[in-house]
Amino acid sequence: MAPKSNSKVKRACEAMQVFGYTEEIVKPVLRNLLNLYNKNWKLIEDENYSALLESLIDSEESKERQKSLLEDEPEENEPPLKKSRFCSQLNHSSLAKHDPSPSADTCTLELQSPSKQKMAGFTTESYETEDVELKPFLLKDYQGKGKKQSFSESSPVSTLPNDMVVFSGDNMEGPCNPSSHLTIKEKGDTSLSYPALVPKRRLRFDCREEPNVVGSSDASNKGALVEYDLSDTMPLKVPFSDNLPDSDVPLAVAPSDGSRTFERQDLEFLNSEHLDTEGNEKGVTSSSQQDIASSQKGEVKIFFVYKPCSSSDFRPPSLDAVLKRMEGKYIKSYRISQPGFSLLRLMENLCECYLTAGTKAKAANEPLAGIESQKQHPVGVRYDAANHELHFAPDISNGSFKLSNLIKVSPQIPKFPASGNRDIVCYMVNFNGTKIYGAEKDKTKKVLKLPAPSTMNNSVVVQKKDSSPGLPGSAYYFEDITNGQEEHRISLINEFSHEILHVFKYIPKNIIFQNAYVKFLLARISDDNCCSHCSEDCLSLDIPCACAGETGGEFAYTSGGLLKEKFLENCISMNREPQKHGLVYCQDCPLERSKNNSMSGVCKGHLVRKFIKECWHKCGCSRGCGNRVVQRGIAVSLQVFMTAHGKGWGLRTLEDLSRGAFVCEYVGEIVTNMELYERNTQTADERHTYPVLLDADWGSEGVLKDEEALCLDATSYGNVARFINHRCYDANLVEIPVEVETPDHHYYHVAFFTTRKVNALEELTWDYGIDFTDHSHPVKAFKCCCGSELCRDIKSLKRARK
Ligand SMILES: C[S@@+](CC[C@H](N)C(=O)[O-])C[C@H]1O[C@@H](n2cnc3c(N)ncnc32)[C@H](O)[C@@H]1O
Repeated sequence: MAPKSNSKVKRACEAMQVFGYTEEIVKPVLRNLLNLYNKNWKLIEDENYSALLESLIDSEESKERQKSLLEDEPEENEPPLKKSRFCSQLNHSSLAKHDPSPSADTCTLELQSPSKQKMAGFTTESYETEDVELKPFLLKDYQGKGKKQSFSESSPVSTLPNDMVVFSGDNMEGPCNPSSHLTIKEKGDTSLSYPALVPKRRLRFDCREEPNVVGSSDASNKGALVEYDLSDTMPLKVPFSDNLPDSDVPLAVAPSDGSRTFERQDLEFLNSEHLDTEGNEKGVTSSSQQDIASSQKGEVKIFFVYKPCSSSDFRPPSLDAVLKRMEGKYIKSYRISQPGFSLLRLMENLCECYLTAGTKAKAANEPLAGIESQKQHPVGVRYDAANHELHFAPDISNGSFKLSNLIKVSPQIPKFPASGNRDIVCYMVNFNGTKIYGAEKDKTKKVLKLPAPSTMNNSVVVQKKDSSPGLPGSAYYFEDITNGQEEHRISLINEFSHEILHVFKYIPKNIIFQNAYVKFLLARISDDNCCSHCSEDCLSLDIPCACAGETGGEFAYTSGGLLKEKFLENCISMNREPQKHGLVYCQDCPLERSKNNSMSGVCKGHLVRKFIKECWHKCGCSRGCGNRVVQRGIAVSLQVFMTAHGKGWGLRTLEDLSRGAFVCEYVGEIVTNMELYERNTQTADERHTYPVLLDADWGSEGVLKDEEALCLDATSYGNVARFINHRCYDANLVEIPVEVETPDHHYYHVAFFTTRKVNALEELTWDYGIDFTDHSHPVKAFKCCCGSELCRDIKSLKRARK
């Protein structure tokens, strides 16, 4: 067995060598860890020796701290800080003074550091454990690796937070549940309570030299050494004494309006004795607060608060130095390889999250004033048809809609079916959940029909300011139809009718259905087709690189990410006045071929469109290059809404958009025209269809094979663009073909850009380019309700004039 374990040691040392730790440093730490983990190599080898690496880092830090402790050895009779802190927690007068020889009446827990400095209670330091035989200490209701350890009621307790607890021996390692209790007892006395938590530290009880430790009836537990790994815990409500070591600098999150969100007593030196009448810390100068990060508008801040007067040698370090130290540690221990990793950014994000979560939490506790506030407080509803039960989640704004969080409200479901045959499409729960409404849709149907579970999962109801007829003060609302797949959430709202969203699968990128021939081959991208020698941002080059070739040697985008005027103007004109630009006619049109069962029909002509070509993987520029816009995805705030004038769902912007701004790409299944035609004939009664032909370059080639004549169908799989309605002639969006992955123009991206400045809440529209008299067009003919003065649907115009 020995050689096997030797080779394990060797491998561990080699793994640590990468991080600059020599064998001499690694071995003692490894020995400790083996002791601690009861020689369980798996725990040490897991995640590429991360436990070992962390121990090494801790050990280094601990050595440094001990060094400075030794230099600062306290006076003989001076009570050690940690001891008195512990004692004040226990409210145990006999511990108020340090007594090196504990009696039967005194607290029985002792700490032993390598410096042999005795301190009763606990420490937030990490201590060497070399040559110590570790034994399990007692834990009440401790659950480790599925095993439950119970101890007698007589065991005194101390609460631990939801945390990791590392014990040696007897299967005692694993997560500790929030109600786990540490069993520590004063001899002959009652329970002790000291849930002292300090983040990212180890807490260790050393009872080796204490005869009075009562852990269990088993005397062998006397003198045990117990270690808690308190990583990632927050400082909790602990009545700390003011004898806090100066190095314990708590981190606090607070709204910057001055009202602190943490409870002051939670921070040891901010408890009442330390506050003056105005609630400020007594004797704490302004220098005791050091800002770290804040939310964008400064509503929430993270800062260090320290006690400048408590130690003469504590000098607040520069924030840079602290961050550098932390970043170094984190990059090492968590193997963060992202070059741009920034702890500061992480903190800023933390502030933003704090703000968002706080805002939502507040909204959840307030009665609804109107739709605005409700938007931040969507209610999740789920109907269990089998049991005729209704469940709701009071707030799913954080995106979680777990069944376990739902509240069952079945007794309150009204008896809808009693008054006739109704089709309940959605239940609605008002804000406080006391009233529930059923929305009815089709009274002719006999079955109680509910939306498909995938629709119901995050279907929610919001209260409106003005109630609309039929829907008592409510609207149908989805928090995010993308299911988190886009950078920004895209909500959906219906304030006008009972219509709910038909099931479709949201996909952020095109996917091939079956027969379409789409191949992204790096080998097909020639040097003329990419800019492998570029770096950073191609738009900043004096002479545009090869990627501008497609657009006549000039990039299509401005440095501000908008389309250049000339290019945009040309694309708009091509859409509005196709005759001016001339159509090309296929010898053997794939579109006609698909309609006529492989027999060629007469081509109706296709526009030869201008392509944008974006830089891609083979290019040398960065992801932030200005010639990469569409591939970065949706960057504006959008909402799907029920239109008022019979067009069904539509898409609107929630922010002002400049002319030439990219909105979104049309995403769907990549299908051949044959496949599309088959689909359309099979689903003839579908009200809405969502195909877009990829015919921008059909004219430039000879006869296209079926698998090369493609289109995008967003009927079952699609993104938000499937909700963009048609407007004749003066639509505010224009579609432009974009080449990204392949120079082969059979497949390309269809991107929408604004044709003019669009105001927030305006509907976004696009001219489908359909001929309303052509009933064989893939987009099924509809009565146009675009409302444009230039509407091409003559019948619609006539209807409107009547
Ligand atoms: C791509 S979808 C647009 C989203 C669709 N309104 C919905 O509710 O899902 C195209 C369908 O929307 C409807 N539509 C789009 N523009 C319209 C318009 N101007 N007038 C009437 N219906 C329109 C037609 O039924 C068309 O087939």
